[in-house]
Amino acid sequence: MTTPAIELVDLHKRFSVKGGDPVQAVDGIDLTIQPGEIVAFLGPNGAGKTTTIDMLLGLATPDSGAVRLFGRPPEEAVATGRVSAVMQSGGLLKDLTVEETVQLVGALFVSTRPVSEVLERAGIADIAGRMVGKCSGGQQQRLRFALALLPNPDLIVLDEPTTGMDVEGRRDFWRAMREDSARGRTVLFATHYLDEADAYADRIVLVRQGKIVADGSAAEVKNLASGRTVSAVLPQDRHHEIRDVPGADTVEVRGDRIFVHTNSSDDVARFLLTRTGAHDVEIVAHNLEDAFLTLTASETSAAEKAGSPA
Ligand SMILES: Nc1ncnc2c1ncn2[C@@H]1O[C@H](COP(=O)(O)OP(=O)(O)OP(=O)(O)O)[C@@H](O)[C@H]1O
Repeated sequence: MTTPAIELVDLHKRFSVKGGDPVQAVDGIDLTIQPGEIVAFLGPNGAGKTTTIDMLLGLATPDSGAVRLFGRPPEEAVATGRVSAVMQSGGLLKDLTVEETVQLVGALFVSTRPVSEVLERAGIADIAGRMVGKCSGGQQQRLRFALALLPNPDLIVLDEPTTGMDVEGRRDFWRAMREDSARGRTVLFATHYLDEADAYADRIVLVRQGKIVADGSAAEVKNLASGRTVSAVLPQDRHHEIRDVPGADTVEVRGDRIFVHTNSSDDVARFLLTRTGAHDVEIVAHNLEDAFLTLTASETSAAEKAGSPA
C-alpha cells in the first residue's frame, strides 16, 4: 500500500480568547490525501483552513489528533525539503532583488533546483533584478511560489496562493502549477475561489466551523452543491426510517425537521411521503453559490436557508 502524502487524524485545535468564549478552530478533521492528488481546501472565513494547514506543516501543535506527511512527523518532512508551502503572508526582505531572495533561501537547502528554472516556472524570470519592495502583491506571491518550488518538494501546500493576482496571473500560476505537478507532486491549496477549485483540483474538501462538510471530486461536490434540499417534518421516534433514503447525499436532522441534500429530489420526496411518516415536504433549489453558502453556513443560518422557500 502506498504511504499517503497527508494523513490528518481527528485533529482538534481550540484557541482561548481574552474575555470571550474559546474558539474551536478545528473540530475533528480526518483527511487522507494520496501522492499525486491535487486537493482544494475550501470554506468561508474562519472555517479553520489556515489553522489546519499550520498544524499540517508543524507550525502549530494540535490539542489532539495526529499529523503525518509521507508517514513522518511534519517537522521532519519540512526539514528534509519533501514538503514546502506558500503561505498567505510570509516575510520577504524588501531590499533584496527577486533573484537574490531565491538564491538566499536556496542556500538553506542541501540541494535545490537551479534558481533560473524556478524563476521561469513561477513566471518571474523577467523581473529577476527587481527589488522585492517594488514588486506588486501578485509578483510577491509568485516569488513565494518560486521559493516553495526550490527544494523540488513532493508535497506543496498553498494557502490562498493567488490572492492579489489578476485574472491572467491566476491562470498562469495554475498552468505552471499543473505542468510542474505532472510528475506526481501532491498539492493542497486553500482558496476562496470556487472557480479555481473547480478548474484545478482533482478533489475538493469543504470545511465549515472546523469540520469537513463535503469531500469529493469537483463534479461530485458540484452535484452536491447544485442539487436540492428536500425537507420534511418527521417525528424523532421515526428517524430510523430515513437511514436509507435513496439518492441522498447528506441527511441532517434539526429539531423535528429533516433536511436531505440530493440530486434526485423527486425520488427523495416520493420516498419520504410513501415510505415514512414524513409530512410537510418542501423542496428548495439552489444555484452553485447558494449551495456553497448553505453547505458552509453556520448551523442556524444553514437551517434557515434550507428551510426557507425558494
Ligand atoms: N491565534 C488565534 N487566537 C484566537 N483565535 C484564532 C487564532 N487563530 C485563528 N483563530 C480563530 O480560529 C478560527 C479559524 O481561523 P482560520 O484562520 O483557521 O480560518 P480560515 O478558514 O483560514 O479563514 P480565512 O478564510 O479567513 O483565512 C477563526 O474563528 C479565527 O478567528
